[in-house]
Parts: sequence; C-alpha cells; structure tokens
Amino acid sequence: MIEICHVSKRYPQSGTNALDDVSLTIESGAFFGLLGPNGAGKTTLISILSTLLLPSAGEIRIDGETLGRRRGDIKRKLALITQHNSLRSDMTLDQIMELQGRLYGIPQERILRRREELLAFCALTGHRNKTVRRLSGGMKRKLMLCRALLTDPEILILDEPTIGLDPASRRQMWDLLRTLNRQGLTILLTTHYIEEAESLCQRVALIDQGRVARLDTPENLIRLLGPVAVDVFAGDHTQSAFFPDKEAALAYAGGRSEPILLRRTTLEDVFLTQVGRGLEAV
Ligand SMILES: Nc1ncnc2c1ncn2[C@@H]1O[C@H](COP(=O)(O)OP(=O)(O)OP(=O)(O)O)[C@@H](O)[C@H]1O
Repeated sequence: MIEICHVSKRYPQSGTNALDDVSLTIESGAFFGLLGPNGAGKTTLISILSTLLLPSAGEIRIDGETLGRRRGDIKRKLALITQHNSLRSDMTLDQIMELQGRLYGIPQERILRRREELLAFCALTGHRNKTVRRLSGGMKRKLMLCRALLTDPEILILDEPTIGLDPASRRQMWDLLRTLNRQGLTILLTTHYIEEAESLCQRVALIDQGRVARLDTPENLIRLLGPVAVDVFAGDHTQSAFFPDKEAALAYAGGRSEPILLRRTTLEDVFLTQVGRGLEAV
C-alpha cells in the first residue's frame, strides 16, 4: 500500500508550489491514475515517490514504512519509468537488460532467465540484438518496461507511459499493463489522456495546480456528473449539459433550435466542470 500523507513541494528556484498538501492512499494491487493538465504537479509527485525529489513537507509510506533515500529496502519495491527515453542508444536490448541486472546485483542466471521471459512478454525477442537507436518509439517504451520489471518490483510507476506513441503501440502498452496488474503488480501512472485513464484505471485522482480536485473511480465521477452529455453549438461557443439518462438529455435537446450533439460524458467533462478548464490546457 502507498500512503501519500500531506505532501507539499515548493521549488525554491521558481517559487512554484507544485504540490499543496496532497494526501492519497493507493491499495496494493490497484491500478491508479493521476490525471491532470501540463503543470498540474503529476511528475513532481511521482518524482517524490521514486525519491528523485524530496518533499518540502509531508511523507510517503510504503506498506506502513516511511520512504526515504536511504531506505534501499523500500525503494526496491518500486520501479519508475520516466516520460523520456533513458536508454543508451548504442546498446542492444540484451545489453541493456544485462547492465540493469548487474547494477541491481541480480545473479547472472536469474538475469538471463528474466530477460528471456520479459523480452518474450513484450514481444521484443526478435529485436534483442538491435541497438536502441534502431527501435521504434513503441519498442523503446516496451524496453523501458522490461528493464523496470527485471528487478521484480511490487509497484510500477509510469509517467505518461504512452505519450507520443501511435494508436497501435499505445494499445499494446495498455494490454501489457493490464496483464501485469492482473498478475498482482500495483500500477500508478500519470496521464493526460482521457481514454487511457478511463480504460485502465480503477481509481483516478484529478490533479489541478498541485491539489487533488477529485478522487474516485472513473465510473463514479462520470455518473455523478451525468453519463449523457448534450453539446449545444451556440454561435462561437459550445455549451455542454449533463443528464442521468438519454431520455432526460433528449427532452433538453428537443426544444432547441441550435445544432446539438448527444454523446457519452468523459472524464474530460468531469475535469472541465470541476476546475473550469480542460486536461490539454497548459
Ligand atoms: N525543477 C523545477 N524547478 C522549478 N519549477 C518546476 C520544476 N519542475 C516542475 N516545476 C513546476 O512545478 C509545477 C508542476 O510541474 P510538474 O512537471 O510536476 O507537472 P505535470 O503535471 O507533471 O506536468 P507535465 O504533464 O507537463 O509533466 C509546474 O508549474 C512546473 O513549472
């Protein structure tokens, strides 16, 4: 279990309060999403979780124990996959995996066995002797996943795992993450893709300006707003209204002369109504 307890982070250089008294609990085995626009504080929070950054206030507890830079035993439960490619471009997949295993002091025989399993799991075995520079973006992201899993973490943290990927690679990554979660891995990811959060996460925290604006299952957040949306295109602006069912939405739309669109409510709508701006807003 991950407990984020009253965590705040101020960057002294810029004076930015990136996180403001954030408290969250993420149960073991959960698939949890931190959803928010650019600059909301998502990366800061997972950098603190992975001890790359220290909080200005508050603490993180993993299975009841306080996380700190010197707690190697707790840190080993976590693996982080960053947003940016952190792979050496002149190394092959096999070499990257072997190097990671050695860095973590994993016995050679285990490195070789896990490397086989993980490359096969991510459908990368056929590319194992290629250098990273010859891989597609999707393959690089999968290799980062293999490398993170080599240490057998209990909690996998991913910062925008599918940013910049084409739709097919994005879906492949989703399938891999779903399988890992079904096998018991706790997954925490940040995203500003609505579809990603809705399709993968059992619970999401909507983060805005360093605060948790809402925390619930995607289904509940949408149900509470109203699962059927009506967009009314009124001249230069679009007005959206939300309803508990199609009948209520049709009754509202029926008497209007402007063009309308009936659609399913999304987490983006929840975000917009909650914080007054969308997830793509910078
Ligand atoms: N090293 C830093 N020094 C100063 N300010 C920073 C630093 N890193 C982030 N910030 C600021 O802290 C706030 C939160 O940034 P953060 O990167 O955590 O947001 P984010 O939600 O992850 O956004 P993105 O999706 O763009 O990565 C922003 O205002 C950002 O400009």
